[in-house]
Amino acid sequence: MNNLEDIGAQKNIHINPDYVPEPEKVNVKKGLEGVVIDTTKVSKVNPDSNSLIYRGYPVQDLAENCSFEEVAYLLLQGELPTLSQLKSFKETESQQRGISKTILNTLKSLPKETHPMDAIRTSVSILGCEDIKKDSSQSQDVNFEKAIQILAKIPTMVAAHYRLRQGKSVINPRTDLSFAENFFHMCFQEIPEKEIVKAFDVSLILYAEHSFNASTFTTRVVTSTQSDIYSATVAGIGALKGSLHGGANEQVMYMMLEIDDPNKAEKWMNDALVLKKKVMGFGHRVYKSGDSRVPTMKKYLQVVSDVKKELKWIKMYDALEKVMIEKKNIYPNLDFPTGPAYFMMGFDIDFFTPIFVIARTAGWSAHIIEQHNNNRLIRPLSEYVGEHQRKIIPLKERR
Ligand SMILES: CC(=O)SCCNC(=O)CCNC(=O)[C@H](O)C(C)(C)COP(=O)(O)OP(=O)(O)OC[C@H]1O[C@@H](n2cnc3c(N)ncnc32)[C@H](O)[C@@H]1OP(=O)(O)O
Ligand SMILES: O=C([O-])CC(=O)C(=O)O
Repeated sequence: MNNLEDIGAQKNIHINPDYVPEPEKVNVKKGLEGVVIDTTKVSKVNPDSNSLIYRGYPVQDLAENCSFEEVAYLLLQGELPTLSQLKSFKETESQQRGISKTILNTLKSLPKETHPMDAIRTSVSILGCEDIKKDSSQSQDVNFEKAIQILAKIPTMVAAHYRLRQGKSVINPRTDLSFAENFFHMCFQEIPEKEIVKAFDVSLILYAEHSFNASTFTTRVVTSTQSDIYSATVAGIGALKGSLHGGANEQVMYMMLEIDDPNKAEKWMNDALVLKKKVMGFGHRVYKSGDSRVPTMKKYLQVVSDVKKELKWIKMYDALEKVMIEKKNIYPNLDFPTGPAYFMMGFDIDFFTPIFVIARTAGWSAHIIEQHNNNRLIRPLSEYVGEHQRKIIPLKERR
């Protein structure tokens, strides 16, 4: 049976082969721009006041007054921790920093040129197979425990891949160090000046959460099918990797290295704009007059520049920003200051986006828990613009 009338008769439905549907009158929201798809209590990005709050607290205040651990707790639990809650959260997190032999051996066996984002995505996927809880209830408490485990282990995976790729031995995590200090320890076997650790911690706080951005939305879509936290996190990593999202912090540094000299930055930017190039680290879907997080990160970029006695990148930053604002009224986003900051801290460029993952895991998990607690399958519509209904030409007759 290969003709539409026969199929229609068989199924007792009417299929008219000559039917040509009326063009649909729909208002397509390309890129979901401006579409509000759900409520959230996790954070609010307010482009009018150029502000960002996590659970009601301005992100600038959190960056200046809290540690990343406190902010992760806030995002996951809804309140800033008391002293004893923080102590217990830090103990639980630090004790779970170790990763399995299976993950280590997998990292060792990956092709040399594997991008760290692919390595981390694969590692989290294995973590899902190893899930010790074996509790698929998706209850808030179970997912909170799993979220801490993911938060604790991702930096170890990133650092292990970092060392292995350089042909160095893997350094075990330490439980007596803060989240930020331990990451430096695992990557470099030493902890830098306290100003550098603070700048890194601030970057993690600023990167931790940003409402329904592409990767967080991805984690919510996966969660909405009643899938698990590991699958959602793996999907989030995939979405963050792209250069229009988290991948931009790497591209910013490649661009700065290409420009090389702050005195060449103005001409480079003018040429790029003439050629209508997308300049990485500029622009944002929600903010139109600057990213709320940039002034804080720029301040800490200056701190890092001062400690490292390296002013080249911040001078280049200023020159590029000046032309972009004057010519296009487009402002830097958070990936613009973090790129050179991470570079001066000594990280390989392709590890910048994995650092973003380390931080954003907190926000993703908060959204995954929120989505589970008040779920409805996310399933939008599309406007069909393909071929109209057609008859199948038998294989032998097709040209
Ligand atoms: C932490 C984060 O993930 S922040 C985002 C990180 N991503 C980047 O830095 C990549 C560079 N930036 C971009 O590509 C965009 O600004 C995005 C993806 C962030 C936002 O994209 P959209 O909201 O879809 O904006 P869109 O791409 O439509 O830009 C609107 C206009 O501004 C221009 N524009 C926006 N960003 C840039 C940029 N970085 N360089 C040059 N022009 C730009 C566009 O060319 C377009 O101009 P036109 O109207 O003359 O065609
Ligand atoms: O909000 C966005 O679209 C992207 C962003 O800045 C983030 O995820 O931090």
